[in-house]
Amino acid sequence: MNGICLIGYMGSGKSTIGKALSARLELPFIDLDHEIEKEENQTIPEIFEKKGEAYFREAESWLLKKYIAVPCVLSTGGGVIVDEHNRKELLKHESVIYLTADSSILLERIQQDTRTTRPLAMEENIDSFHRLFLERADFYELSAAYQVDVTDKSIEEICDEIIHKVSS
Ligand SMILES: Nc1ncnc2c1ncn2[C@@H]1O[C@H](COP(=O)(O)OP(=O)(O)O)[C@@H](O)[C@H]1O
Ligand SMILES: O=C(O)C1=C[C@@H](OP(=O)(O)O)[C@@H](O)[C@H](O)C1
Ligand SMILES: [Mg+2]
Repeated sequence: MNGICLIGYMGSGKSTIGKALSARLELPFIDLDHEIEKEENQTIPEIFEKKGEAYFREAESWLLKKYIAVPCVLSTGGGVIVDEHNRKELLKHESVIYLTADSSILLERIQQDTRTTRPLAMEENIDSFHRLFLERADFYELSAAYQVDVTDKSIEEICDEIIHKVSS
């Protein structure tokens, strides 16, 4: 197994499922957002605020290149597919999984998630949250080998489905 890379919109469960999947598959778990926070010694909202989104995107691209070929479960941030070079990197990977759900469901999950603050999903950005979802949808599809709908499924069920897809 060369590893699995998870992509999808904010709230689709990339970080949660990535962690569970890594335990199931006995592969290291790497969450790109956490790697950026460690590199910068700042949280993502702090990086957005102090250095700007463009700086965050550069760090994200650099770390994607670093980890894409590592045998691990790699959870990306929702915006990784916006950059064309990043999409090319993702296409080199044989097991990129796109976690899908309607943006209204994802918004609900994010609003209940007290652990992570997402600068692009703050109360004042709700309209752009749905617009961004539509803008990005094709890029997720184009970048992934498989899609898994995460609506009304437990983490275990989603892990089962991913493992089944990449093994068959
Ligand atoms: N299948 C699921 N069903 C219900 N809640 C979920 C599911 N997957 C993730 N969540 C919850 O949704 C929120 C966002 O999950 P997270 O893994 O941080 O998503 P992402 O990394 O894609 O932004 C968290 O509070 C998490 O517990
Ligand atoms: O979609 C995006 O542009 C972002 C998604 C976030 O990750 P999650 O998708 O894990 O929430 C994080 O990388 C940052 O807040 C930007
Ligand atoms: Mg995440």
